[in-house]
Amino acid sequence: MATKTITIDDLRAHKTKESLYLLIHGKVYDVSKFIDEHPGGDEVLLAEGGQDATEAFEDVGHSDEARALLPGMLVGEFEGGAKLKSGAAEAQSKRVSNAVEQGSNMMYFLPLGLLGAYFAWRYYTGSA
Ligand code: HEM
Repeated sequence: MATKTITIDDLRAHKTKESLYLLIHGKVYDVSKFIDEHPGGDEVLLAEGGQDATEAFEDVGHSDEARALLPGMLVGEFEGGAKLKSGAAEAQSKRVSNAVEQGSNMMYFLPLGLLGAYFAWRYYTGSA
């Protein structure tokens, strides 16, 4: 079977009970038919729709029987690779890069500001 590539948009387009895709270990599974049978309930699955469910899936410590169900629900490989950043991780890395950016802006403006202050001081003291 040719493997389909699932984009982030595909993944996000399937997060309702009628059509639910889960991303686990870089692969996308259509769990729509399984939702009602899931021993852990439907809500936990719905909550993972449209994002990377790997951590949630592994945290539960699913049995080999549970893992054996996965191939039957496979839709394809996720285009983004093995791990999709969670919203929190994305926000975190954004915050970090913003902080770094702000830091380097300071590095640039501080000497410039000091230079400006020096010349202003020279100008005022010089003409007095
Ligand atoms: C396609 C993906 C999944 C399959 C095939 C699956 C299958 C199963 C199966 C067969 C069980 C029974 C226990 C076992 O055999 O380990 C189970 C339990 C459970 N699952 Fe999943 N699961 C999936 C995804 C998830 C996800 C993403 C979560 C969490 C967000 C989750 C949460 C749970 C919980 C909390 C239980 C324990 C229920 C209990 O013992 O009362 N499952 N699952």
